[in-house]
This record gives sequence, structure tokens and C-alpha cells, in this order.
Amino acid sequence: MSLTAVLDEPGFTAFPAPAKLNLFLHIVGRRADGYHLLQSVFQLVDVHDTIYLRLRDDGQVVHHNPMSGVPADTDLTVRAARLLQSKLSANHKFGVDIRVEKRLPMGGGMGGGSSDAATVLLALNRLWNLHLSRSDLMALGLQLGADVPFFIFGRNAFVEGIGEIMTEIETPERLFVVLHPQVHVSTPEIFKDPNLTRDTPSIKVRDLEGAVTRNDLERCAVQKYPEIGRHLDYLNQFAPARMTGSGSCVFAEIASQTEVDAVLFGLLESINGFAVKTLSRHPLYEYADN
Ligand SMILES: C[C@](O)(CO)[C@H](O)COP(=O)(O)OP(=O)(O)OC[C@H]1O[C@@H](n2ccc(N)nc2=O)[C@H](O)[C@@H]1O
Ligand SMILES: Nc1ncnc2c1ncn2[C@@H]1O[C@H](COP(=O)(O)OP(=O)(O)OP(=O)(O)O)[C@@H](O)[C@H]1O
Repeated sequence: MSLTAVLDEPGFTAFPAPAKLNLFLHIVGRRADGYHLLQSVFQLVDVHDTIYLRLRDDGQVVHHNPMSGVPADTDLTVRAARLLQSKLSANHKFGVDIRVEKRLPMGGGMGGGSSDAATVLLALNRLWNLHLSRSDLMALGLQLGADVPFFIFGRNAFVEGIGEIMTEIETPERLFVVLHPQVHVSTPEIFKDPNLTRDTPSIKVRDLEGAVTRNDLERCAVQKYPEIGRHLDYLNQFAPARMTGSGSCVFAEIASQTEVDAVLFGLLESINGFAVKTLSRHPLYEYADN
């Protein structure tokens, strides 16, 4: 079915699922269960997937356009809806039809799947009249992925722990160019790399300004996927470039819209890029009770 048909189908409501950039990402330790302790600034940006939801009254969760390689039952949107159903009474009738308009690069380090899941939790919290608190939704979200709690938190944040400890921070309005190397990075593979350094000294949120930062995952990702290095080199011609999350996307702050346009206009044919602007809040911020 074409996207136009999807949008024309009655009864669906659209909910945005924005992306994030990790402005830096330090690995400061490792837990006994293998998960890594990190410190990072997570920045919401204005590119997004769109999740279309339509209520059902038969208790079923149905994904209408699963992506190739991601069976419906494993899609994070379906898993999020089913997880939320576990908070309903045993004989509930709440179900939902789901369609996903995917725009965010998968395996791109921009949190696409996590944000899709967070949007489903936020939207259904309201549509199913659950009124769960933000912190309850964040705890549920952590069961789906380390980045999900951030999107439910809904503000730019200094993030610690494995991704569940958040301190709101003010970040300036900025423009970035993001390049998307055509490689799919496996997050577990990068975290497992024996060459990964896991001992970057912790910093305090009050020392963020002026701190020297980097993405500790970048070196391993570039070693495994040289295309990421090529994209970093390309973007470094214009401004200091860095990888987001476990890759593959790389980004650089560009001073003005005119310069952004110039960078994108001049892109090599073999390089995919797009512009993003910072967001100060998640568009569905009000959907969780504080
Ligand atoms: C690197 C980041 O993208 C930063 O935003 C995230 O922390 C990764 O979040 P994510 O893609 O939602 O990852 P998850 O699905 O939770 O975890 C994938 C795998 O990455 C590793 N992992 C993830 C997060 C973390 N703090 N330590 C880890 O070691 C684990 O092997 C885990 O099995
Ligand atoms: N709705 C979804 N959207 C994208 N990926 C999904 C979804 N549901 C499940 N997945 C699986 O999750 C994997 C990671 O997807 P995602 O796009 O979130 O990666 P990412 O941007 O690298 O995330 P992060 O920044 O959190 O590491 C995909 O390769 C896919 O197998």
C-alpha cells in the first residue's frame, strides 16, 4: 500500500518521534552485566519519524506496515504498546493499529527505534487514559532500550548510568549538518570491542561548559566501518565533526542557514546528508503526567 493510501486511511492520528544527537559520549565504566556506564549530552533535533495510531477495542496490537528485516512482533512500536498493555486490567479491551513512516536512519545512532517506542508509550498513555507518571513511563521504556527513557524525559539532558539517569540542561539553538554513511552499525558489536576504552574520567554537570569531550565509541566504529571515517573527514572540512551514539551518522555544527545550504548543495554524490535544528522539548512532552 502506498504512503498516500496510508495517510488517507481514516481514523489514524499522527504522532512525531524526533531524533537525538549525542553531542559527546564518554564511557566511564562497565556494569557486572556487561552494560556500559556512560556520560553524554543528548540533544533533541527536529527530524522525525511519524507514528500513526488508531484505537481498537479488541485488545489487539496490529502493525500495518512492518519494515523489511524487522518482523512486527519485534518492532519497538509493537513491543512498547504490548508493554503498556501489561499496565491495564486483565480484561481490558484497549488495542491499537500502528503504521510507521520511517525517515530516521536505522542503525544511525540518532535513536530512531527508541524514539518510536517512546512516542507510542507517550501517545497511548493518553489515548488509553492511563495517566502514568513520566518516571513510570521512563522505567517501562528502559525495558525496551537504553535510549527510550531520554525521549520520555523529553528535554535536553546530561545523561548518565546506562542511559537512565537524566539531568535537564539548557542547550543553545543550533544548526547541524548530519551525514549518513550507508553502513548499519551494530551497537552491541561496538560496545563489545576489546579496543574500546572504558575509563574516561567522570565529569560533573556543573563542569560541562568548557569540558574537553569526544565520542569514545568513534574510534572503534571507524576501525570497523571505514566509511564513517570518510564521512568524518569530509565534514571536518567545514567544522569539527563527530559521530553520534554508536554511529553510523556523523554531525557538525554549522553557523548559519546559508552555510548549511552551501554544505548540502556541494555534497559529493556518494554522500547523503541533511540539516537538523535543535529542539528545546519533545513535541509530546505534555503527554506524560509529571
Ligand atoms: C550508544 C547509545 O546510542 C547512546 O545514545 C545508546 O546507549 C544505545 O542505546 P540503544 O541503541 O537503545 O541500545 P540498547 O538496545 O539498549 O542496547 C544494545 C546493546 O548495546 C550495549 N549497551 C547499550 C547501552 C549501554 N549503556 N551499554 C551497553 O553496553 C549492550 O550490549 C546492549 O545489548
Ligand atoms: N521501530 C523501529 N525503528 C527502527 N529500528 C527498529 C524498530 N524496531 C526495532 N528496531 C530494530 O532496532 C535496531 C536499531 O534501530 P535504531 O534506528 O534505533 O538504531 P540507532 O539509531 O543506532 O539507535 P541508538 O542511537 O539508540 O543506538 C534496528 O536495526 C532494528 O533491527
